[in-house]
Amino acid sequence: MSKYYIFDFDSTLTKVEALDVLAEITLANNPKKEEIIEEIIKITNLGIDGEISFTQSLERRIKLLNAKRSDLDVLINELKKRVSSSIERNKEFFETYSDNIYVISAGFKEFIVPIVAEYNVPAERVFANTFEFSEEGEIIGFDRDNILSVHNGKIECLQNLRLDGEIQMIGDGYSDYVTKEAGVADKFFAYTENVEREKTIQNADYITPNLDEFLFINDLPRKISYPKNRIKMLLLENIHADAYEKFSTDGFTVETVSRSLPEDELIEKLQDVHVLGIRSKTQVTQKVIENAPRLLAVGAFCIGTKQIDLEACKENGIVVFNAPYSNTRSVVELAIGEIIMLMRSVFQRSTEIHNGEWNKTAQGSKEVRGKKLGIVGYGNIGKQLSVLAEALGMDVYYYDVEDKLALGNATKLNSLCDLLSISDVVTLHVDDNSLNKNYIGEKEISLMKDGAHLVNLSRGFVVDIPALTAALKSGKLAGAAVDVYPEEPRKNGDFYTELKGLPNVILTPHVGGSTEEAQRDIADFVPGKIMAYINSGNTVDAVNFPNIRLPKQENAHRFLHIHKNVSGVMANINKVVAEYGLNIVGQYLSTDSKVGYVITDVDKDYNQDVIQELKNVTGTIRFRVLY
Ligand SMILES: O=C(O)CC[C@@H](O)C(=O)O
Repeated sequence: MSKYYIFDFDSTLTKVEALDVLAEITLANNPKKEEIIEEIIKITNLGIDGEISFTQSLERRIKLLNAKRSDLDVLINELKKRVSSSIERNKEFFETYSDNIYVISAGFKEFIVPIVAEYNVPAERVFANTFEFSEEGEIIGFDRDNILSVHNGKIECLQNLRLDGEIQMIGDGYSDYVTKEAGVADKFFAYTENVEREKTIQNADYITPNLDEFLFINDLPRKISYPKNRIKMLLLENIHADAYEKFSTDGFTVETVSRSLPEDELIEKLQDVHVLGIRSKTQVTQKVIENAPRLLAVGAFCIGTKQIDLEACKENGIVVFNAPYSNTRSVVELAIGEIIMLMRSVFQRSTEIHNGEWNKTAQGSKEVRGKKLGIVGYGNIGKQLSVLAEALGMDVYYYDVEDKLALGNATKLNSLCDLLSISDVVTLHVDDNSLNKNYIGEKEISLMKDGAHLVNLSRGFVVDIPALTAALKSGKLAGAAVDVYPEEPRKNGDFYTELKGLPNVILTPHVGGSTEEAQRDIADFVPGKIMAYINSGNTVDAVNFPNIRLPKQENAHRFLHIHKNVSGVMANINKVVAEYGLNIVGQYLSTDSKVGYVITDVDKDYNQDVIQELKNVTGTIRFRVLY
């Protein structure tokens, strides 16, 4: 049986309501523009939702529009730029199924015909209203004999067409779903790429967030083999809203949870999740990984990745990304601020006043100028701090396990011991490697100068807290700033540390990187990497995976194959590809000691059975087809 695909125009084929755009054009210089546009939108929606008769809505809007024939050219150019994204990328469907596609709209042929002509829909398959013009070329009305100018006109229009086959109606509003109710359409697809109307959704057989999904469920030719709305992302721990925005704008389905989840809850939630976004609190353990059947990628929206079992991820073909730079400036600024606050005992003086005490004194209060700053860990944060601290007049020394080039006039020291014994302030910027546990303990503190200060904005387990507490109590150290703790709560609420109540100790709840700027930057960086992987297979900057930067590929299918790095896998992949007569237009391979990641771009058409064969290649961990 033939199938007919009947498309609505406004807010379905295009992102907008054309008459709203026409209003923007004609009212450009009208001082009452905003008011009139608001009124037009209100009238449009009343019509779409069936609250007022369609003829009424049309009449009222045309009057308010005050448009001329020449405005229509501008409108057409504008609409060409605002075709719905998924319609635009699936031109092939419109070309192949041209004879079965109709556009039935209560809009106007004058602008619909030129737009859909580019999608191979000829004027004779466009059913819509036509304008009435005055001799001077002003739009003064519309053809009232046209069935589409009256309420429920689409029903009669479809009836008159007498199409013999299954009729699928795709649209976003009332006039579309009533065709199914009236029995003239067999299925109604609520198209929600541009607007989501409650009544439309309630009356739909299917909700289709874009054309990709429509083509997928109907197994029709499409640009994207697996619609993005079927790819589910779960963002935990209050990740900045921009990340949600980015992913959903690209078509993914996104859920957010403001806290981190314990193991069991996380596993339960992950059952249908493809991408997980976390910050520092969520533990992505081996058990989590092994029980997340669909997980393709994990995004750490922070620097640290210690909370993720990277090896387990790799062995299960899950690619991990992080944000190694985005919050570094924020950490540096806090470190600088705290160094000054500590050396001036500012928090102590402030607390005294809060407690009703005036204690004006210069004792133990020092300038940072000329003091020795010892930076432990000269990475992205340590280096920036080095430059800023020098600008404040500090003498900067650093120690790193790697051989790092000194910036400015900083002095490299060859041992931690040298650095501890020379510094007035020691600041820790080591990574989250578990070998750094209790890196600064009783012995190291004893090597520090009497009256020195310690700053820890790295990881809680790096400092032995009882040893630090003792040193502060005894006066060995004059103060400390601590942002990170060996045990941190999963969500905001009660918290206890031995350091509580000690004078000249600044305590903050792991907020070194928590600035609006850093979180926004992370929410730009990490989704960018994740989408580059999901959409095209790129693993550039992946933390646990062979890195590959892939060229863009047009008119080809891309097979992503993650396998155990054992001999013979590549040969077997290529054997299958050859057996199915596929022409490889590009192949890229990167391996590390455990996994191999091979991307094969093949010519357009291929027998679907090849996919199963490739999945069956011994050693395969994951296989995915893109476009
Ligand atoms: O924002 C966080 O949760 C952690 C920030 C910081 O520790 C990091 O790893 O970047």
